[in-house]
Amino acid sequence: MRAKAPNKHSNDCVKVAVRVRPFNKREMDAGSRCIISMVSTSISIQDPRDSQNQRSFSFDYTYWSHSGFIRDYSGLYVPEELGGRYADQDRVFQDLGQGILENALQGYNSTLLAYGQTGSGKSYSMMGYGPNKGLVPKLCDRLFQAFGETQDSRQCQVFFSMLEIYNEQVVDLLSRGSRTPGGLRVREELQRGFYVEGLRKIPCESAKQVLKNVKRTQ
Ligand SMILES: Nc1ncnc2c1ncn2[C@@H]1O[C@H](COP(=O)(O)OP(=O)(O)OP(=O)(O)O)[C@@H](O)[C@H]1O
Repeated sequence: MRAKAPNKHSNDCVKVAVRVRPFNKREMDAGSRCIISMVSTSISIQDPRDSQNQRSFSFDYTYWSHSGFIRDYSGLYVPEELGGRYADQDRVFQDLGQGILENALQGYNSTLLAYGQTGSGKSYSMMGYGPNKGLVPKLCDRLFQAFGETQDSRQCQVFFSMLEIYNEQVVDLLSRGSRTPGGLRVREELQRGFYVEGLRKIPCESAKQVLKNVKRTQ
């Protein structure tokens, strides 16, 4: 990975963020209690059986997406009150995606890496679901929008790959051969070129352009 261009979004080469997702149905049905607390860029994890046992960790960014949100008329998850602490997809993009976009437009390589156990919210943050578009589609939308708006006659090439590492196996999520749930979903979203927004299907130009214009980085 090349060093990033210096700008306000990329003083360091690597940014590390943590995001706390809402409870799923199983966790709610089980009456689970959230053991994560967040103050500024630190999180603490409390041992539920031992009040003295607490571990704290610091990150470049912390996102509280566990509570304090509503689903608006278009299906978007947004903070339930103005200035609320819920971190929505836009907020994550502003912090993590915008810098990558600016670097990519200057010709620098960038990598996004999501790490976490099954169901922890990797796909939600990277790809998103329905109208809650994640980092990758937002980045693609804005990248190709910027190309469309550029006045100069230079040609741009985009190199793009999506890989999943699962059980120490590397899977190419864009390959027709990949059969993992992640691969199938990414390909389905990109190849049909649609994101389902509410009840309507809206063509997602970025997805089509990715497939047409992208040169794979292998
Ligand atoms: N920030 C969030 N806000 C609202 N819902 C979320 C958020 N993050 C995750 N979810 C929901 O939690 C569920 C699990 O998330 P997701 O599918 O992204 O997990 P994952 O880490 O990609 O899992 P796997 O490794 O099994 O593919 C999904 O139903 C998703 O909609």
